[in-house]
Parts: sequence; C-alpha cells; structure tokens
Amino acid sequence: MADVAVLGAGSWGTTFAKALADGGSSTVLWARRAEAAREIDQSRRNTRYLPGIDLPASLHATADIREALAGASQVYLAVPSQHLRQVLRDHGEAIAPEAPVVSLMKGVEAGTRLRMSEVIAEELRIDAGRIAVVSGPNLALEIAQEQPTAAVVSSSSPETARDVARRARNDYFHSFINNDVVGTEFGGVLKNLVAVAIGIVDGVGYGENTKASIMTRGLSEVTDFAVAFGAERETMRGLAGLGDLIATCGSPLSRNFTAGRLLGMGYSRTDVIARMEQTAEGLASVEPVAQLAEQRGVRMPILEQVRLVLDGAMDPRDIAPHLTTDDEPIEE
Ligand SMILES: NC(=O)c1ccc[n+]([C@@H]2O[C@H](COP(=O)([O-])OP(=O)(O)OC[C@H]3O[C@@H](n4cnc5c(N)ncnc54)[C@H](O)[C@@H]3O)[C@@H](O)[C@H]2O)c1
Ligand SMILES: O=P(O)(O)OC[C@H](O)CO
Repeated sequence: MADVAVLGAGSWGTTFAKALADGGSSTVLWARRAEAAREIDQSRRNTRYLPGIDLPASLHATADIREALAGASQVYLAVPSQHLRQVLRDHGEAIAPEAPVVSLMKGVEAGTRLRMSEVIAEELRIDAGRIAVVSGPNLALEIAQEQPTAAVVSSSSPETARDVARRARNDYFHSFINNDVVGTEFGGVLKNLVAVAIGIVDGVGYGENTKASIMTRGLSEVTDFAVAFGAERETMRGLAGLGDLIATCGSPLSRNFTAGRLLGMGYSRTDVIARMEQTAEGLASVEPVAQLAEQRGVRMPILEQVRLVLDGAMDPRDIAPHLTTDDEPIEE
C-alpha cells in the first residue's frame, strides 16, 4: 500500500508521481494501459511520454485503479479534463474517506463548463475543504529532468493545502500555498488559450512584438475573466497566472503552443487534433470559456479570435491583440 496515488500516467501524471516519490512518499501511479504500467514498473521508464527519464525505484505503477487507490492518503488526478468525470464515476468510491483529492489538471468540462475541482465535488460529493488544485509554470519534461520549479497548491482549507504542499515538494520542486481555488484553477485553464494564440502567431511567422502584445493583453483578459468569477487579482500575477503564462507561451514543449503553431501554419482544427499525440487542453476549453465569458459579460478579444481561427472563420494572419472591429481607442 502506497502513501499517495496518482491517476493518469501521461506526461504530467508520471512527472508528478516522480516528484512525489523523490520527495519521500511511497507513490503508486495508475496507467490506463497495462503495457505502460509494466514499462514504468519494470523498466523505470515511460518512453512514450517522458523519453530519456529514469523513474525512481519508490514509484510503483499498476493498471488496476482499485489497487492504486487502496489506502492512499492523498489522491492526485492527472487525466485529460474531458475524461475526469467518468473516471470518478467508475472508481470514486474506492478513494479513502478522509483523503485529500488533488486536481493537477488545467481544463474546463465542455458540456457543464465546470472547473475540475467542481467536477470532483459534484461526482464524489465531498466537502470543498478536501479538494486541492495544483498549478503553476510546470512543463512536465523540464520537471522530470529535475530543473528547479515552483507551483502553488490551492484549497479552501489551509490544512489541506499545507498537507498536499508538504508531500508535493523535493529538491527541485517547491509548492507554495494559497486559498484562491478559482483563480489558481482558471489561471491554468486560461493561459492555455493565450498559448494557443501565441502559437498561432508563431506559426504565421510574426515576431516578439506581436507575441509580447498578445501575452500582455492576454494576461489582462485572463485576469478580468477570473476576477469576474470571484478570483483574486493577485493570484493572476502569481505562479498560476503570469508564471504559467510565461512558461507555456514561451516553450515549444507546450502542447497548447504547438497546437496553435499548427493552426498558424494553416492546418485545420481537425488536422491539428489528429496530429497531436498528447493532450492540448486549450482546444476543448475555448468553447466553454467563451460561453462563461459571455454569461458574465467579460470582453475577451484574444479568446474570440482563437475561436474564429479554430472554426476556420478567420485567417491566422489577422490575429491581433485586439478585436479588428474596435473602431475607437480603448483604455489599456
Ligand atoms: N504535461 C504537462 O506539462 C502538464 C503540466 C501541468 C498540468 N498538466 C495537465 O495535466 C492534465 C493531464 O495532462 P498530461 O500532460 O498528462 O496529458 P497526456 O496527454 O500526456 O496524458 C494523458 C493521460 O491520460 C490518459 N487518458 C486518456 N484518455 C483517458 C480516459 N478516457 N480515461 C482515463 N485516462 C485517460 C492517457 O492514457 C494518458 O496516460 C491536463 O489537464 C494538463 O493540462 C499537464
Ligand atoms: O503543454 P501544455 O501546453 O499543456 O502546458 C503544460 C503546463 O500546463 C505548463 O505549465
């Protein structure tokens, strides 16, 4: 029986499980595919998602989710956002009654427009104080290579945030804490959308001025959105907001940036999805976030343009840090 369980053996689940194990927790990782579990357990490698990375001996993997959850005192979730609900519906009752449940994901559920912590609360019917989310500038491969990185653990319960942050740290990974779950979660979701926009302009061939303009206006857009839903403005200037925006928009390791780049090069949404071998959460989050923004009356010109490019209704060359229909100058 392990101290902690991580569900999802893609690039982030495997990396986070390694970080937990390197921090001293005996860790079990659930992989959906039996071959993946076998490779991690026996060869200490996950070649599909983390080529070249040696995994620690204290990390055990299994394809049996019930075995993974048995007795785990903390449960970390790292499956694609659109599939979380089903995993919890099928196996949630195997989670130990007091165990904190921690979302490592950065997406919004398409049909319901719910954040992952909301999906967890709804499916498991547990108190919000037992739920935490982790977010920050956390490109998996860099962390798997043990490059120094920080993240923030957020929970409405300071005790839960602290308990999780104590486990989720080691020599190369540091966890801060906060209690702004809405801001921390939306920071991770929304930077993906700005990263798609930055990828698009990169694919078109535009340079640093265009990217910096879109990143800066993107942060303002992300902040307005998150604050409209109850987030603290300060959170958006922290690791889960600005920090993650910088990392994701500036790195070819980012799948959202990569998806945007393909769009900018002229590939259609369908082609991009077919070419992506890993999860680019931003693609599925565009529509629900746009609907949420409309609901609250938040103006999101960059998101709107990403949506138009994805729908094939706008030439990627026309994407700009403002809506091209703006006639009059507006306040920065
Ligand atoms: N990779 C990163 O750098 C990183 C960093 C921080 C947060 N995240 C977030 O972590 C989450 C997971 O992303 P990832 O990078 O590990 O994705 P990934 O594409 O690398 O891996 C996804 C994993 O989920 C599994 N999976 C696919 N469909 C499933 C289903 N129906 N049910 C259960 N499991 C399924 C896959 O087998 C795979 O193991 C995303 O929300 C992402 O935004 C990723
Ligand atoms: O590869 P991406 O675009 O999903 O980004 C990964 C992490 O969220 C970066 O913090």
